[in-house]
Amino acid sequence: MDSIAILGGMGYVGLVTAVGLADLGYKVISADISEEKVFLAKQGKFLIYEDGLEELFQKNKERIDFTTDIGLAVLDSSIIFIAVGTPPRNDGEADLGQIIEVAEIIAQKLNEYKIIVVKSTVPIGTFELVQDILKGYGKVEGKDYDLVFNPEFLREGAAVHDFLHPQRTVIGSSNQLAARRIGELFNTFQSPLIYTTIINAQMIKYGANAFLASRVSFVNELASICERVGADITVVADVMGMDERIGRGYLQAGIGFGGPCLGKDLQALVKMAELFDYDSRLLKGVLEKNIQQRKSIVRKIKRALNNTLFHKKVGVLGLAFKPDTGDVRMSPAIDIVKELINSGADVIAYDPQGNKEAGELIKELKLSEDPYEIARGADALAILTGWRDFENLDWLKIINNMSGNVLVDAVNLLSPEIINEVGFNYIGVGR
Ligand SMILES: NC(=O)c1ccc[n+]([C@@H]2O[C@H](COP(=O)([O-])OP(=O)(O)OC[C@H]3O[C@@H](n4cnc5c(N)ncnc54)[C@H](O)[C@@H]3O)[C@@H](O)[C@H]2O)c1
Ligand SMILES: O=c1ccn([C@@H]2O[C@H](COP(=O)(O)OP(=O)(O)O[C@H]3O[C@H](CO)[C@@H](O)[C@H](O)[C@H]3O)[C@@H](O)[C@H]2O)c(=O)[nH]1
Repeated sequence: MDSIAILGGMGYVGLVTAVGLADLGYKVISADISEEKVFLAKQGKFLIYEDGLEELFQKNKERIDFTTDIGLAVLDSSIIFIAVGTPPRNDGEADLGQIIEVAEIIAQKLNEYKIIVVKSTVPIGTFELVQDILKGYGKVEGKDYDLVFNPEFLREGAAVHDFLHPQRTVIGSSNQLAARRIGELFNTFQSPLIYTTIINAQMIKYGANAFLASRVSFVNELASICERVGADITVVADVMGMDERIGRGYLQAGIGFGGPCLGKDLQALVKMAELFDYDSRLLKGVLEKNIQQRKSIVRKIKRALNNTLFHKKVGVLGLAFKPDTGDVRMSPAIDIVKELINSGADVIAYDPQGNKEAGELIKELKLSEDPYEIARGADALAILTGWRDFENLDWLKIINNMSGNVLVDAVNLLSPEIINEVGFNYIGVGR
């Protein structure tokens, strides 16, 4: 049986892939440069929060090893998955630094034929870069290694579920045999297994994320129009979504898309298009609308506080980029909180999972572990992440603790009727 190395094995994708492949019965070695994450993982502790991850790990732990020795993981495996980060550079292009680092180690340590599977989201040209690195160490494609692209479609917060129940598995490769061997790893899944070229697989991944992002900006554009004409976007989107050709998914208006993927991948796609001489004005508009959406939330809070944020006390509920995750990377909430603080507001925030990470990003941010505490003396409250638990807060107790009555619900979580009845001045998005 194949033994599998996962490089970047402590990240969201790497760890879920490691635990998921172990659950499929494979022996996995999860290798990561982060000593802290590996040290904790060896004790069964993970820095990321994913529903069902710890249970799945406990069930399969005898098949998973953790190490910081990337070279050893390469030597000990027949299939190497690369799941390192591809964060955005300042100009929006994908930073391939981590990919290059692991490709160098693979090239140095490759001792027999292995299949190298890239799971990270990587732009056109990346596979040529990896081939060049391997060639530089005398490694010959087809003899010493083959390359496969197996893009990942999991969502944070539902990562374990999405790994175990994919809607499709995409395998891109120029080598049929290598592609089939990777496809076989996943052949117990009921969903379609798609074999295609690496370039098609790359465009499938970027296309999927760009489409999801476009839907979100589209519904936020409609919400802006709804606000002005006096319509309710939640009703409009519900009924639009009844058309099977449209569907209801990704039509939740609010704060805009965030997180480490949609914005980053959309920017990378726009840049990639430019490199191939195409100016994608449509996709640039999607990004622009998303930035405007964050700004519009700050404007709503300011307007409700007589047009000034200076010395106003604002309580913030939610910092993660979406509910069910503690991830605050590229979270709209983080940008909004920074803008509030820069405008002189006194901000105190609570997130059920994201407090620690947010505190590392914004040093001057006051945090509380108690949602009622952040309301004390507040002129306004802002809901910036749609955690379901917030719906069940005692809103009467909250308003009684506040000095003002403004509630900006940037994610359209609450019912305006119920909240206004409690005495709030409820302000949502597009309603
Ligand atoms: N997060 C998601 O929901 C998601 C979903 C689908 C695809 N992706 C893509 O998957 C890739 C990984 O994303 P992520 O969110 O898991 O990133 P992440 O930042 O959570 O994880 C990356 C891991 O790689 C490790 N690493 C960095 N350099 C390394 C090196 N030289 N050797 C070994 N390990 C190294 C880091 O310590 C980290 O643990 C990205 O390309 C991303 O676009 C992410
Ligand atoms: O109707 C919606 C749906 C989503 N969002 C926001 O859009 C962002 C992305 O949400 P989601 O897609 O659930 O999160 P991710 O975990 O970033 O997953 C996306 O990015 C991953 C990384 O590439 C892909 O693997 C997934 O398929 C893709 O859904 C979040 O800020 C959401 O709050 C909205 O504002 N309105």
